[in-house]
Amino acid sequence: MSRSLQFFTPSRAPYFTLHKLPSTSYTRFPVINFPSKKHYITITKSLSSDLDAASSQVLDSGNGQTGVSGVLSADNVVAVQSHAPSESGAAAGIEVDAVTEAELKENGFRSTRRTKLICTIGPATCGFEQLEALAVGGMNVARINMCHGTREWHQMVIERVRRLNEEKGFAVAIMMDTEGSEIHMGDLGGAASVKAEDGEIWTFSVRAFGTPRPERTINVNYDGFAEDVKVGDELLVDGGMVRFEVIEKIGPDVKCRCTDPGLLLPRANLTFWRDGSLVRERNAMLPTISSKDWLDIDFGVAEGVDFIAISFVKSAEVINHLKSYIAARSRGSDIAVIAKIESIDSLKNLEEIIQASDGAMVARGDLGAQIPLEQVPSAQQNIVQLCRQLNKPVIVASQLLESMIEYPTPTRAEVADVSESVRQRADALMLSGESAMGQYPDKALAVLRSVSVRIEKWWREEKRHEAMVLPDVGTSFADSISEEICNSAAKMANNLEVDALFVYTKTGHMASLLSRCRPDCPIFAFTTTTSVRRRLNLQWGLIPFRLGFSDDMESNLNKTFSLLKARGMIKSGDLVIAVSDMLQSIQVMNVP
Ligand SMILES: Nc1ncnc2c1ncn2[C@@H]1O[C@H](COP(=O)(O)OP(=O)(O)O)[C@@H](O)[C@H]1O
Ligand SMILES: C=C(OP(=O)(O)O)C(=O)O
Ligand SMILES: [K+]
Ligand SMILES: [Mg+2]
Repeated sequence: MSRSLQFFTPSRAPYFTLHKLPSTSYTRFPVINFPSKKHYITITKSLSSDLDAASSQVLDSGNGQTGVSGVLSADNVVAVQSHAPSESGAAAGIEVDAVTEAELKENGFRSTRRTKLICTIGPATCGFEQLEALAVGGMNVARINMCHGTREWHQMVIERVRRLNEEKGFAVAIMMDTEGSEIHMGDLGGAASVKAEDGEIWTFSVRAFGTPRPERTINVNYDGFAEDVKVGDELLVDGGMVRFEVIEKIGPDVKCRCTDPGLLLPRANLTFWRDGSLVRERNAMLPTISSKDWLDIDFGVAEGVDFIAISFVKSAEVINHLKSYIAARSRGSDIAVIAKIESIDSLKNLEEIIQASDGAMVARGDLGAQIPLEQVPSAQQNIVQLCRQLNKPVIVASQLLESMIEYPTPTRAEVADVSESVRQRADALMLSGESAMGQYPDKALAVLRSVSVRIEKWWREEKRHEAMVLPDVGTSFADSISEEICNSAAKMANNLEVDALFVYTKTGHMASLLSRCRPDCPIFAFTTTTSVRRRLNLQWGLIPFRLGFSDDMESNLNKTFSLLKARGMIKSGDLVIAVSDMLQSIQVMNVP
């Protein structure tokens, strides 16, 4: 027989009634949604002594997920009161993801991984258990590439990641990556791949071919294709994995001879070259955000994804436009915009693009098809450094462990490439095909994890404090104060060899300023909202926690110490430096 829980809230008289508690046994009910935003809930009255235990597990929330969790028996009837955050000095609870917590307890916080990991989700990893295995393996962000898959599929993946977070205590953020207006082939009528042999003549055309697709024909998504290419041009598939020479144009059809044989994959990217340089004719005029991308962006906003990565960014303008578009539609739940640096134009306008964005991705796949391959490593280093200088998170992406799509161990060269990105102190590394459609997604993730941890440790042991001087980024006096505080706190943390930096930050800004300094110790970032916490997942060295806190640092610290100690995440005597964006100070102390 079900009993009812009665909720009382001062602002919405008189009662909310929830019929729950199905059995007579003890039940742990997850989160009961409360109708009013930005209210904290405390159990004020119960008819059972069990509720003392429950009241200590009351959750707070800033994003409408307000609710209460606890252990209740079916006989309980409780009154629950909601009140504004300011009144709830003791809003209990702290949220950290299950993987970090386990890692902290096991290895101590000195050896936690600082480099964040992103996995592209695809057919190899879209199952609930497969996603869980990636989360357990350290995936901080799940990426969905809108070039592939259906709307229903993307929705399913988002739903599963969310469920995983809720049910299993992970905090995996979601990144949506737009298709962009690149020129690419069609989907090969369902075939996984087709082989192009040396000397074969293939037809590339905007014509949609019927099924079965006639032999040696490829549909191209760009209407101006036949007009833009010239006989003699070189046509590169996926930046050179397969090459063709244009030999004849007949109306919409472009006949090409294969000069470098290889496998053609569905929707592979196409570029064409003339006299050794990339041809940019009318295709250079294609909008960065296509009409399909806008629909995908609307979908991402409606789903509340954490990051939107924009393909083939050419200028800061498009980023600014998108940011205002999102701001007008997403009601405060900030979505970070990541600029993918993968075209010649994006390199030309690099600084203004990064300045306008919330982060950048070195998208080496397409970048390597637009500039000579040997220029990619220096471009990567420039982008990583510039992002750090401008205080924007940066992701290194594509082909990090490409051979692991097929093989269970990486090549030595791949390990060296991953190491180099970690050594450059990029915020995050990304898997693409390795996790989307490879045979060993978990192993690939494990390689990223172990190489990151090893190189980070080596760097600390060797005391490789780089000489890079970080330029000022603050635009107001208050910002400059925060920046000075973070620079000094990070330096003190290194010199005093403290165990952790604590930062109490509402917007996440102070946390990113600390992360930018790449200190030797991990940074515990306490923030009040779930969305900020998930976003901080992308940034180097940050361990994001969600915690209700006040303007009183003394009580925040005491509360944090006792909560973390109770969970075995810190211990008495640990040396900590704390900063906050409410009180502009640096505190150094031992955990009592
Ligand atoms: N949602 C998906 N559905 C099917 N295949 C996917 C999906 N996402 C990625 N893939 C596969 O993984 C490969 C690598 O992913 P990614 O690097 O993101 O895309 P691309 O190769 O198009 O740049 C893709 O070429 C595609 O074969
Ligand atoms: C990450 C990249 O973009 P996409 O996988 O969407 O082509 C890239 O080109 O490296
Ligand atoms: K994409
Ligand atoms: Mg790309």
